[in-house]
Order: sequence, then structure tokens, then C-alpha cells
Amino acid sequence: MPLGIDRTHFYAEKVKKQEKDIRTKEERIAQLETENAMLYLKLAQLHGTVQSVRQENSSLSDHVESEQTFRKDVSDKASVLQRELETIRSDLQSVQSIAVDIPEQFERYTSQANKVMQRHRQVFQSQSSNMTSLQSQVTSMELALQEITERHAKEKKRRQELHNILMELRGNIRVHCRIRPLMEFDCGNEDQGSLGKSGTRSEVVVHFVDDENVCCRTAKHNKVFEFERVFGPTETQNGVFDEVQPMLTSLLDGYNICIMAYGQTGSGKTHTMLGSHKNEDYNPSRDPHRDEGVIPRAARELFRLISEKQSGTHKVEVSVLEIYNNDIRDLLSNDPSIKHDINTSADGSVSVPTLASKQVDTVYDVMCLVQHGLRTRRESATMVHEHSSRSHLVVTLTVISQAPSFFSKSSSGSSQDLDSPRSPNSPRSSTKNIKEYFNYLPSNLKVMQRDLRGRSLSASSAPNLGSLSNTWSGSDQSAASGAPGMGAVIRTKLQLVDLAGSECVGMSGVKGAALREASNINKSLSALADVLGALAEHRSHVPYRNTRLTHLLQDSIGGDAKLLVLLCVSPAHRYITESLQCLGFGTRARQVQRGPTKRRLPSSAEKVETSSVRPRSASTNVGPSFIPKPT
Ligand SMILES: Nc1ncnc2c1ncn2[C@@H]1O[C@H](COP(=O)(O)OP(=O)(O)OP(=O)(O)O)[C@@H](O)[C@H]1O
Repeated sequence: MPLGIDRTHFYAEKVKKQEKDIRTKEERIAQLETENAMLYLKLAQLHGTVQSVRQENSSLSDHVESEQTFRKDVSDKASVLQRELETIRSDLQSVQSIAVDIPEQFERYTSQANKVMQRHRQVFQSQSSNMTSLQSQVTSMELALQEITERHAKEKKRRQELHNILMELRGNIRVHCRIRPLMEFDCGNEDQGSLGKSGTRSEVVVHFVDDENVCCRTAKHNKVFEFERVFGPTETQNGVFDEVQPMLTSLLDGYNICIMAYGQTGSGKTHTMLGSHKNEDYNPSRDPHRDEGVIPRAARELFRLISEKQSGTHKVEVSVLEIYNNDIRDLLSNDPSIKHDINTSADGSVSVPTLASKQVDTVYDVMCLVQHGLRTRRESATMVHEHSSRSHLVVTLTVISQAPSFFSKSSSGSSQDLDSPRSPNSPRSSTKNIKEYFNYLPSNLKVMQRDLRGRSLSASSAPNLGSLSNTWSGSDQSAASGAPGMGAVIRTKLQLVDLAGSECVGMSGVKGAALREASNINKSLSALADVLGALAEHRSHVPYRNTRLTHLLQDSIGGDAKLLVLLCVSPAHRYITESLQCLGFGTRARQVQRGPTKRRLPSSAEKVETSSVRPRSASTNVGPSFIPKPT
């Protein structure tokens, strides 16, 4: 402390100064604190900045990293592309080298193709010209073939006609064969001696070859049989009848006709002759039925033919009989158990005088009588089928026709029969008579022409039409008949026979009375075969009288009737023995030559009575009640 200065003052001054210092320092401190705060603030700001920079950095480094990856990828791809580029470049180089050859090759190929095309064009041209000539050849060959086919058909028809004429002139028996379809009962059964396996369908061994041939083929047999007509399993009843129909015209021309169905049991005889067993198809019916057989169809055709004739000149009588156990039983009689005898007249014609016959006017009447007879006919179930006929059924339609008087002895005085060879010098009838003749019997024309053709073949003489008017003038009938404008009476018969079936007794399984039936059936059928054998071999003795069947059919088989045998065969292996036997029977029948079939001559004994029912015999047996009244 300086001397002379008051101490207090000094100190006061010092304190003041220190306080000032302190204040200054405090201010400084405050200032510094403010600055410090500012700095803290700044630092915080800087921290934030650093943080964001850091984040930016990290995202930038991510970026960089992905950039690097991308770059790497790009460089990889670039290197791959580079390599591909190089390959392409090398390919391009090779393509370029090939491309240089292409136009050359193209030209070469084009010229080659042109050459080939030219060659082909030439070949095509030559072929098309060949084709045109071939086509014209084919056309002409087709025409020729058509012509040949037509000629063949005509020739076949002509051959058939000539064959028929020849058969007729020789008096041959016509034989048709029908193969039925395979049926349920054709199933084999070893117990019954079947050739097939038990319970299996029998094998088809009988084959339809064509219209004229049938063939039996098995391991043991291979045989073809020829007949006038062969019908296959699909043939209709109508088709079968179509071949029968022409014979019926002959019936009104004065010929006797016999149509018989032959075959083993179950082969379709009744089906063919009457119709199907199903639905009672052979019930009387006024209208034609699809399944009806030869008998109703023949009756229908007969009445149709009669309807074309002058009314009142024809009448028809029906008789129905069966031959059962070698006895004749009248199925129209009130007592069918009565046995009947057969009469043979001097001219060889056969009849059963005690048989009832009934006049009929329609097919319905005929079928009513036939059905009446069928109810009495012996039929029973055998092991072959349930409706086996145990008797031979014979339905006879007798046509009694009265010719107009111009057929009786004509003014020319000739009484020549058509069946005797005509002399070219025989007297000619008037043109009027010929005209009348053809007006009366237009259907005769065909038969006449056929006869004349046949005659001109055999007698090689020119046909004399003038003598035709005397066809039916066998005797002086005009006066005998008494009917003005009406002449002599002619009786012709149409015999329709449904034979009982030949059968192997073992297979049909019959015993006792049925065995007797079967053996009688077989006996009569073998007698029939014997008769045919004797006729075919022209033996002096023909054993007609061995059975009632052969005796009854004597004048049809050995006489002058037109005879048609309808063979019925099963196609099944099971019945091969019976089928071969049946076809053999047919072949034998065809070999029979009986001489020309003859026309019936008018008989002076009767005249046609069209108004009343006049049974020819045994009239008491048949009453009008047989024909049911129309419903
Ligand atoms: N062509 C055919 N079409 C269809 N069915 C047929 C034919 N032929 C025969 N049948 C049938 O075969 C079975 C036997 O025929 P059918 O009775 O006619 O023989 P069958 O020869 O008369 O026999 P049987 O001699 O024993 O009386 C019947 O059921 C019949 O309907």
C-alpha cells in the first residue's frame, strides 16, 4: 500500500475494482456460457448433419454396392453376349460361306426339279391318254358286261323255262328246297346224341349257295345238291309261294296238282304249308297275312283265278284228311276215328269215296275247314319241338269246272287232246272259236305257248293253233250237260300235303304209343322213298300199296299230276344226317321221269251245280256249321 493513502479507501477501491473485475468476469462467463450454449447448439446441429451425412453415406455405399453388383452383372452378361456374338459372328461367317453356294444350289435343284417335272408331265400325259383309252375300254367293257348280264339273265330265264318245259314233258317231279333259319331248339344236347356241345348253339352246316344249289358242309361231308329252286333262311313265305303260284294256273287248265312238304321233324313243313304256329297265324283270315303258308295262299290264288272266269262255271270242294298210324282219318267228319279205304279206278286215279268234302266259296271257308281239321290232327310235343305233327295232313281242293260249249265237240269235229302230238294237217277250227277260247281262258295262253314250244321241241312240227279250240273236247258233252252254252265238266284236284316229320327216334325222345306213331311215320316215308326209287329205276312193280300214304298219293306221284316236292331242311349240324337224307330224297324225286303230265278230260257224268252245297261223298258227315259265320 502506497504511503499516505488511506487504507480503507485503498481497500474500498480495491474491492470496487475486484467487484468490477468480478462483474466483468461474470459478464464474460455469461457471454462464454451463451457462446458455449451456442456452440452446443451448433455441435448438436453438426451432430445431426453428421448423422444425416452418415445415413447418406450408408445409402450411398448401398447404392455403390448395388451399382457394383449391377456392373458386375452387366459385365457378366456383356461377356456372355460377347461370346454369343462371337458364335453368331462365326455362324454368320459360315452362313455367309454357305449363302454363297445357295443360289448355285437353288439353280441346280430348280433345274433338276424342272427336269423331273417335265418327265412327270410326259408320263402324266401318256398316262392320261392311256387312262382315256382305258376309260373308254372300261365303259365299253361295262356296257358289254351289262349286255352279258342281261343276256345271262334272259338265258337263265330261258334255260329255266326250257328246263321247266323239259321237266314237264318228261313228267319230272319239281323239287324245291327251303332252308329254315336256325331256331332256339337247334341247341345241341349231348344227352340227346347231339353233335354240338351241351347247351350251345348248333353250328350251321346247310348253306344256301344260290337259287338252285344247296350245300352241306361238315368235316365229313361236302356235298352240293341241285334243285329247281332253293330258298335260303331269310326267304319269305311270299317268296316261296311265288314259285308255286304258276302251278295253280295249270289247275284250271285241267291238270292235277300235288304240292307236298317233306323233311325231318321241326324242319319247317307246317310253317311252309300253313304258316307260323305263333299267334295262331293259320287262323282263318279273309285278308292275306304275311306269315300265311302255301295252303291259304294257294286257296286265295285259286279263288282269284276263278273270279277271272265266267261266273258259275267253277266250284271248289274241300276235303281234309290225315294219315295216322297208317290209317286214313277224315278230319271233317263228325267221327274222325272211322277208318277209310282207298279206291283205285281203272284209269289209275285214286280216291277215298267215303271222305267228306265240302263246297267252299272263299279262302275263309277253306281255312275254317282246314282249321277244324287241324284241331283234330295228331300233334304232340317231342324233344325236338312242341308242335310236332304226328300224322300226314292232306288238304284236297277239288275244282269242278264246266267249260263253255264251244269247248265241246266243235264244228270241226276233231276231238284231239293237247297231250297227243298234233298233226300239222289236222283240221283248223274257225278263227272265232280260237278267239272265244282265249277270251274265256286268257291264262291258258301261256300254258299253250309253253306246251307248243315243248311240242315243237319234241315233235319238231309246227304248232297248229287251229286245233287248240278242241282242247277240252274229249267227248260230246254239250248234249250231256244240258246247260245251254255250257259244256262238259272237268274235275281237277289240288292236293296239299304236310307230311309228318321223318325223325331219329333217339333224338325225338319218344316212347310207347308215340314210338309207334314215329315208327309208322318213318315207315310211310321210307315207303315213299321206295316208290320214288322204283319209279326212277323204271321198275315193273312200284310198291304204292305198301302204305296208305303212298297208295293215296299214287296218282300224284306216279300218275299225271304236276308234282312239287318242297324239301324243308334245318341248317343245324345237329340234324345233318336227316338233312342229307332229305336232300337225297329230293334228288331221287327229281330223277323220276313219268312222261308228260296230262290234262283232265271232261266227264259226261256231271255238271256243275253252283247254287247248293253238294258234298261229293259222305255228305251226311259234313254240315254247313263247319264254316263259322263271319264276325
Ligand atoms: N322259315 C321259317 N322261318 C321262321 N320260323 C320257322 C321257319 N320254318 C320253321 N320255323 C319254325 O320252326 C318250328 C318248327 O317248324 P314246323 O312246325 O313247321 O316244323 P315241321 O317240319 O312241321 O315239324 P313236324 O314234322 O314235327 O310237325 C316252328 O316254331 C316254326 O314256326
